[in-house]
Amino acid sequence: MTVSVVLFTSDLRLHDHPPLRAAVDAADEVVPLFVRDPAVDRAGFAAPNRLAFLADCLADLDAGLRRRGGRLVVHAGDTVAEVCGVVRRSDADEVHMAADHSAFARAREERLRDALEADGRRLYVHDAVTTVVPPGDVTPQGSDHFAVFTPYFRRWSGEPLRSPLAAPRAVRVPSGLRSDEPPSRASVAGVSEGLAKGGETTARRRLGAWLSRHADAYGTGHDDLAGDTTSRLSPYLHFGALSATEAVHRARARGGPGAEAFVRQLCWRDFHRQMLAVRPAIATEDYRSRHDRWRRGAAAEADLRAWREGRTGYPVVDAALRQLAHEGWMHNRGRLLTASFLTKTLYLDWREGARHFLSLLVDGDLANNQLNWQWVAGTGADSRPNKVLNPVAQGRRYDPDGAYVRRWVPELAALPGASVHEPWKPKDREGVARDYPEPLVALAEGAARFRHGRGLE
Ligand SMILES: Cc1cc2nc3c(=O)[nH]c(=O)nc-3n(C[C@H](O)[C@H](O)[C@H](O)COP(=O)(O)OP(=O)(O)OC[C@H]3O[C@@H](n4cnc5c(N)ncnc54)[C@H](O)[C@@H]3O)c2cc1C
Repeated sequence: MTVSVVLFTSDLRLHDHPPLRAAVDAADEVVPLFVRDPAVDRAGFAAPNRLAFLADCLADLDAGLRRRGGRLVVHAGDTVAEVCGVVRRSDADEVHMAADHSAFARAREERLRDALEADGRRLYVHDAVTTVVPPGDVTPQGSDHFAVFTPYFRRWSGEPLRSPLAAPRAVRVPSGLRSDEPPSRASVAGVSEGLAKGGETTARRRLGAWLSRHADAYGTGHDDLAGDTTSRLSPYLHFGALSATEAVHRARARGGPGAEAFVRQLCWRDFHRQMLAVRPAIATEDYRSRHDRWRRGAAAEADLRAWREGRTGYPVVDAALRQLAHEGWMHNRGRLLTASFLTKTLYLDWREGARHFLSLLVDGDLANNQLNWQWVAGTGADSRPNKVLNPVAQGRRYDPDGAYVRRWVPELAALPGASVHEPWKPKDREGVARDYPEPLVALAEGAARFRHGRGLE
């Protein structure tokens, strides 16, 4: 009887899973293993919303395996020690896992390979599981990564795409293997009230429903804050409950400008990963320093606190930050304008905003979060680093009826239409609840402070 192990990490699914397929093909029995490694938490993973979503994903994975005659084996501890223990106890010959490209993941992979080889076993690492195009597969002449999105997207689009794999029909798991209790959502404290349900089943249903209902209008409707018709697939992609490769295939099969625009967005994931893979330091350091002199001190701290709480006095900024607190997710337009407001209007360090996002976002991801923050702050790959988004104009444009603001900022619910974006205008603040704050800073003053701090004048 031959045995192989599949180590699940950020790929919590059964469909389109090359390591699982290889393990099933290679051996009579397979151990589907997930390790809850405290080092992953220490590396910044352990936010309640992500832990709760992870619990859902693991429960769904286990249920899917059970329907195929198997089960998920869960261990808590150091990944390398736990995998080696399972390999020895099940006398497995090989371990299959997905490639991941963060510094943490690469170090883990190396340690695991060394430990397994020392024991006469083999580690197989499968590419294009967590990304569509693996980092480093396409590079521009003379550099190890693309620093500009459009040429990257052109090359990425021309890369051959593997066909998605069906989920295995049956998975035979050796008997007698011990498993720890998988984490449960109910045991996680501090979860956002409106957090989405995790798991592959929900992810696949959501992809299908979104492609048939909203894909066609995505090109024009993706910035509509109140309409809220983007796919909301980011957490499922982050945990690998959905394969990005399969999403690309299905969107291309659907066709049309909306589906094409969606594929372009999926490419951003790979773009950021190929940057972080070769420049791991940019998770915390400027990709391109602008020699900022970010504000510090008591007033800066107070502004940061007001921003986190969604009490800046700029309604659309506050609405988006309250959506984040309530759902553990924020619309992309909200992310752009709240990040611009923090870094350019309040002139506070992007790392502070990125930290707050990571503490709440269910899709919170080192590459996507830090590099999007850098993009908005102007220290990243954006070619217009000093562009400032005006929160009033943004509100009027992307929430023209004010419905998004009224949904999240009840203090302004009595203000009609787009007037909600300028609550300082009604005489005697009529219709504005007394505890809604005045703007933290006038926009012109904020802009001047930013230009001065960045040495633009
Ligand atoms: C400051 C800031 C921080 C962000 N932090 C994260 C993060 O931690 N994790 C994360 O997944 N996304 C992040 N994003 C990107 C983007 O906002 C979300 O991916 C998107 O809002 C998720 O919603 P959706 O699934 O409905 O997206 P859709 O519009 O339906 O897009 C489909 C998919 O494409 C990918 N995608 C779309 N836009 C981007 C982008 N700009 N960068 C990378 N991938 C993208 C996502 O996987 C998304 O699920 C951030 C953006 C900004 C401006």
